[in-house]
Amino acid sequence: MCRSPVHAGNDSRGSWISVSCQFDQFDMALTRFERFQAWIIRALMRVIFALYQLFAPRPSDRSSKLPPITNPLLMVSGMQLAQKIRLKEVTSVEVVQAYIDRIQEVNPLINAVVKERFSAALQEAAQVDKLIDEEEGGEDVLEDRLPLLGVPLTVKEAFALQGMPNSCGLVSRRGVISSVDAPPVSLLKRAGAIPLGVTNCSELCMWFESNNRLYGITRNPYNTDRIPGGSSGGEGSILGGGGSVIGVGSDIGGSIRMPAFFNGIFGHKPTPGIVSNDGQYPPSSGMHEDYLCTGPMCRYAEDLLPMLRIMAGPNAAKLSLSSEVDLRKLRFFSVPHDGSSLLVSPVETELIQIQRKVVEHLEADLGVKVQELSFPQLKHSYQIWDTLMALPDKDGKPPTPFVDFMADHGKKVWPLWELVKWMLGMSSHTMAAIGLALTEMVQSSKPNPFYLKQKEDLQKELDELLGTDGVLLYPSHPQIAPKHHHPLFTPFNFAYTGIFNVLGLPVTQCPLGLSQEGLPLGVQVISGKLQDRLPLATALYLERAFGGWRDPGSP
Ligand SMILES: CCCCCCCC/C=C\CCCCCCCC(N)=O
Repeated sequence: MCRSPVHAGNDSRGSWISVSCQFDQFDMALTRFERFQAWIIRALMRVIFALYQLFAPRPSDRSSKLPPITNPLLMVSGMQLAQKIRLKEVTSVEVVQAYIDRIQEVNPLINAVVKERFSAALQEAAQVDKLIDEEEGGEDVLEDRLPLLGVPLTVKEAFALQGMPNSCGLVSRRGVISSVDAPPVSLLKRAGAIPLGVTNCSELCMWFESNNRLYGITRNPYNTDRIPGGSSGGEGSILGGGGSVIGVGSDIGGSIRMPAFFNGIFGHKPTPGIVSNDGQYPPSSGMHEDYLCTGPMCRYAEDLLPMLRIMAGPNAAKLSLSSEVDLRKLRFFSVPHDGSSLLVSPVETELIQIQRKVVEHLEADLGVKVQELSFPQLKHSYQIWDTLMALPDKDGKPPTPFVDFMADHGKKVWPLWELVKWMLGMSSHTMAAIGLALTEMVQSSKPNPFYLKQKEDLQKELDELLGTDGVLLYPSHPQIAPKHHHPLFTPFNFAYTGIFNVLGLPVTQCPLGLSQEGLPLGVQVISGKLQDRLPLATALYLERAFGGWRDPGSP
């Protein structure tokens, strides 16, 4: 760890060069060949990108903004809606109808909800209103037993939701309908939430743009030419667009946090093992269960903690979520960027600046001292993630190859042939999935000891640093919502989120207002294992200080 103060100027990469720990022992530990490899990959990406820019269709005239939200019911949190419904200030039918109307208004523009269950939801809402009418125990009893009673919910399509498709964007899984609910979905339903439908994701949940050949591409509500992120991009987009208030996502490399960031909402990747990952496709294998996390996504910070408590079931007790958090007593740290990764884009200036504003605000308002740090291991984040993802499970069984999940009813997919088919417009897979399958072909089966050591060292340093009262700020992604398809040329940028999956740390993604172009800004807030209540409390604080989610349709 390097404690030198970091002073970023206009150019974040330039500023990093002035930090004394840039040339550390770890750079030297990379072989010339590895550095050459990284250089080649980056050069190749740039050439392909230049060609793409040359031949890609000109910016479409489809870019559009969403209409502003006019119904005040859409401007309150899920917990407030639940209270209003319990107190009979509004009926669940009215709330559910308001959300259906908004989805119908915005979904043609963003393609986020891929299958709805509106009439079933309205029937369930009517039953809720009847139950409330007949309840004699009072509001407290209902709040205790059914904290989300009557509140609409959306669910990432990769999760089983009874009666809904569960294809994970695979054409070969068209027609797979869930007969049961995934455990976290079931827990939310048992708490009274009413699912409105399922939302789009990337093919096999392994990309940060939500596009597949089954449902098509999902768009960002702040600018439909931009990506909503992935893999829970449908959730991010419909929540950001005001068509949902609470949702369910999953994250093995940033799939809750990237869509939350790009769509200006909140998302929480819990400590692993707290919320069940069962009932989602594809299932975990190898060590993936240790990195995959199911968690809440929502527009209002106050919904995060109750949702997590519900989704965790009995495991919630491990998180002491009811303990009061005094932010003044926490130790805050800020790492402005990864320290010049060879593969990852530099952090955009506006993101560096907003993170600095957070630091200044915390110091001025709470009287805390935020220490700026750098960790040399972070520039290997992608390689660390990739190495750890390939490890076998405790019984020595390696993870299921990605290409096996692409198989069509047992019919093997040959990545190179699939690439040819793709170029001829005949593949049922996305370029991202084919690219991942191709990458898998050239990956070494032996884990690189250098990256294993980097992970161990980073884990030790962060565990010691964060303890039970430390909170770390780190950029959510190096770029503000990129244009569609651009992630194909910056495939390693997800490393900013992915690193915390393999470290097993809880992270809350917090929105921080809009960029000059009107796109969401944000930051990741990280704590030690099982200390989820700290970033959740910080999220509430940052929402008050920076305004939280904004209506993308507001002028
Ligand atoms: C077409 C270019 C493909 C090149 C592939 C380069 C390798 C990149 C490796 C992995 C990308 C994974 C992105 C993970 C996104 C989030 C996953 C998640 N469910 O949390």
